[in-house]
Amino acid sequence: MSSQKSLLERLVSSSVTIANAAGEIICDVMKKGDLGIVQKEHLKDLQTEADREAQLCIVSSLNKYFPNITIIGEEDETVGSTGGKIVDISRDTPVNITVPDNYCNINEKEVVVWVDPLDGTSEYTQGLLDHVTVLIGIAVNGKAIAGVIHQPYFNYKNPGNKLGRTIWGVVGGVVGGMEIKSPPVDRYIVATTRSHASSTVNEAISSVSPDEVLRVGGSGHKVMLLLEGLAHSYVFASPGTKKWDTCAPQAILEAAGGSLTDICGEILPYAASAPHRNSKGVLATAAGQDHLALAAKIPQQVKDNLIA
Ligand SMILES: Nc1ncnc2c1ncn2[C@@H]1O[C@H](COP(=O)(O)O)[C@@H](O)[C@H]1OP(=O)(O)O
Ligand SMILES: [Mg+2]
Ligand SMILES: [Mg+2]
Ligand SMILES: [Mg+2]
Repeated sequence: MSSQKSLLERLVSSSVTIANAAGEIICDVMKKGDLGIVQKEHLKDLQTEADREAQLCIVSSLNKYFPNITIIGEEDETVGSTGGKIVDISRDTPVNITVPDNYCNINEKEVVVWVDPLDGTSEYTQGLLDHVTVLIGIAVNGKAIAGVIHQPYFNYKNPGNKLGRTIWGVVGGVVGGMEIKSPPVDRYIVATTRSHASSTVNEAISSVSPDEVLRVGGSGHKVMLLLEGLAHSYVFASPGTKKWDTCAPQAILEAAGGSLTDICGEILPYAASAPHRNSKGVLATAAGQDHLALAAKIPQQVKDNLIA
């Protein structure tokens, strides 16, 4: 490890602070009560004032402090984004980050940051606030190498405890902001979508013979369940998610010893030129689970449906 702060260390640390600020925006919009909902590509694809304002803040702030990185955000991909409130990155106590030696000399031009300012928008509009996360994923050479997941409403059902928390991790380093737990050994729990189910999604879940299925919103939230030991796998045999949904969760899950791929078990590409859509679905497993054995259980016709 080098004693001087590397670009990746500064980027992850800044992203933690910026994600915290985005979470405050999300809570403020909810408090005001006017969510400003608009429909995007289809009935279940919504955007709120919180998605817009949080993205503007994240992208403007990252652009200001790291002007040569490539940023791809979910909301209005063309936005040059300098108009948002710039977060003071010295406002929070810096977090401890372990960066492996092979990531110590990355330069800004190699970095692609995938931003989902509010993952779980449907659930946010329905008051399922603990499904909401802010996702900032960092990729180099097409690989998800680091990420930040902020849960603005963590603990909101336990008033008196600190509201919100932020998790960060670098692949090959460690995960900070939470204690990683193992799922139970006597039963098999699968997490999947609550708002984008289909017969193919359900067929894939049946094929892995779960004892329990948790139907919850958000990619960030489902990966958090794996990190907390509340589920063994996240199975989503549908093309709905995009690279900003999976980049940060994948990096943190891999840092914790887990895996996230498409439903066939193949790696997801995160270069700036990669397709945004995860057309072959998502399969994620907690540390200690046999990821490829799980991928092999998904029926071929389910995989073929997605590839077609
Ligand atoms: N069909 C879809 N259209 C748009 N976004 C989708 C779709 N399916 C999944 N997503 C995105 O992936 C996340 C995880 O999906 P699910 O909750 O269904 O498991 C959703 O919260 C949503 O992200 P977002 O809320 O950021 O728009
Ligand atoms: Mg969305
Ligand atoms: Mg999302
Ligand atoms: Mg989103």
